[in-house]
Amino acid sequence: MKVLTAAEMQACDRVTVERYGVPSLKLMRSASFAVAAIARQLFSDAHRVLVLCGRGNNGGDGMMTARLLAEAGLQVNTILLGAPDGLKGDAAAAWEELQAFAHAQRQQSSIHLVTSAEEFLPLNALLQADLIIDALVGTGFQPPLRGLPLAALQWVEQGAREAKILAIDLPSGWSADISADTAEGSPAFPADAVVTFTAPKPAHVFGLLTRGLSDPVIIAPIGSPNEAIISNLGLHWSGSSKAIADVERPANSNKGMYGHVLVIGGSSGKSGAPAMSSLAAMRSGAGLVTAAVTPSVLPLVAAIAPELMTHALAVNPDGEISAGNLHPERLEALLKRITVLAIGPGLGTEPQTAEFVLGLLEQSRLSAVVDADGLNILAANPNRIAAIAKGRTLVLTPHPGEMARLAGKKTAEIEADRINIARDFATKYGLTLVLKGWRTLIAHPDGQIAVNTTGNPAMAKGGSGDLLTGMVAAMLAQHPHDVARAVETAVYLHGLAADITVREPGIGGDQHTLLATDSLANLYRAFHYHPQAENGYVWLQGISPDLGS
Ligand SMILES: NC(=O)C1=CN([C@@H]2O[C@H](COP(=O)(O)OP(=O)(O)OC[C@H]3O[C@@H](n4cnc5c(N)ncnc54)[C@H](O)[C@@H]3O)[C@@H](O)[C@H]2O)[C@@H](O)CC1
Ligand SMILES: [K+]
Repeated sequence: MKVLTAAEMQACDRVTVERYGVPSLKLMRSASFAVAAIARQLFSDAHRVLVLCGRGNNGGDGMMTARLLAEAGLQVNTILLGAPDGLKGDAAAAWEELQAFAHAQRQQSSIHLVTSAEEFLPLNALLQADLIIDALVGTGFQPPLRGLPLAALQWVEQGAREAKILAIDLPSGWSADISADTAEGSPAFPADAVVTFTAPKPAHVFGLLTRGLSDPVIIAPIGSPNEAIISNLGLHWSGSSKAIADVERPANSNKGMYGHVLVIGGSSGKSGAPAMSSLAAMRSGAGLVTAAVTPSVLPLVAAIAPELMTHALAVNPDGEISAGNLHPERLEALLKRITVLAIGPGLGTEPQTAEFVLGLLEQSRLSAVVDADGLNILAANPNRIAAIAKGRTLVLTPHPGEMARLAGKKTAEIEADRINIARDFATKYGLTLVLKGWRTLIAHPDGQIAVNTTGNPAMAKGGSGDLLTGMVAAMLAQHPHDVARAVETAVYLHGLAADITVREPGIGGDQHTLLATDSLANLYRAFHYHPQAENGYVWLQGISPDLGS
């Protein structure tokens, strides 16, 4: 699913109307239908609804939603900012319809006009609503929020304590094109859920638009054909790729069809990291997994699961992984029948170890995932990265600190320009770069970027990255010809498993208590989950109630 700028979204709507003959009023109707349906699904206890309508088409969506909810029997009070005289186009039509409906019904719902900030005060009782629908401004908003929409925000903030807030398209005050996690410089409506249409805009994938991290942000298709959804951003959402994990395995499957992952790491005192990577690779569907570690930690790593095979790496007199592992016979034994390398968990960066890792990556053309100390070794030898990346699938999974070392920049510089830095690095070397953090980016060698929307702060702990390394390797092992979707799926499922775990009662059911490996217990539920719910709405953020058990 592509991410579109506000201008591209407007172009999409225009093309849908002009080239595909869908009347714009019909688009608005579909949009409102989705908002009303989602309002009733998410806030099923709400009876009193307040709809705040601006004067553009976002307001028009609100007016139509108000009518739909009133028709469904809810008590709906609608406020229009300004006089109806100047309303144009579809918003004017929506207003006419709402007026006519209210007139005919004469029921408990009401419509109010507010033309100055003082006029909100007599309407204070309306703030006792269970649900407020924010339809003030959408993609037509130019920051910062001002005038009556700003006054409406202040009124709501000081008076509506209990109400849940559902934003149409964007919480008013958020600029659609922003690629930061906050609506910097512009006050914005709080939101407990957001419904947007057709495609996410940058704010939907990069911003934390809602009060809670797991509050829903939902994309509703409203009738634009795929051909009309065009973007030059080169940015898409990782969740769509998860479809590759939904394909049933053929009945006559054998383990050779799903690849053999070799995890390389595990120096003295670091047995946990390769063990976790191996376990995650096994739990993500790899046919076979072998952990190659130093003899000192081998028994501990092997103990993680009886299904895991192990291989003792040669060590130097100090017990460090030695360059002797590059000896042709040793190398041949190490790589026999292996299809994917996962290098780095608990590896160490001693000179001999570095020599082995660089030599291994240069001499073999196997697909490889490199993390942790493997990245630090590459960062210390930047002149060798190009040759290593050439002619193979190479996936690097740095956090911002590791990325800073790889790119020769400061961590703050990475954080300030994640998209460009990730894209430049991936295209320069022809590799896949997973830049971890809030909204992990997956930059592909062709310059396309996927943004991931699963994951939560409970994952900011040791072990998280080790699991991801194993998961990426396992997905590559199973989908060697679909590298982009394999990596995006691993990232998506990794975050989702933690999201599922942290919200449920149990030992990992809290941001503090979650351990990386707790998530593995829910990985099967992440695999079963479809971000596109049965009704066609896509859950970009939050977990739809369709979650399988
Ligand atoms: N065919 C279409 O174009 C469709 C549009 N849709 C809706 O239409 C919206 C876009 O509609 P518009 O292009 O009319 O724009 P909006 O309705 O998003 O915004 C325009 C209004 O916002 C006000 N405004 C802009 N900046 C402001 C600021 N800084 N402070 C206060 N007020 C400000 C303008 O004065 C104007 O009244 C989408 O967000 C979506 O909700 C949907 O109905 C789907 C179909
Ligand atoms: K809005």
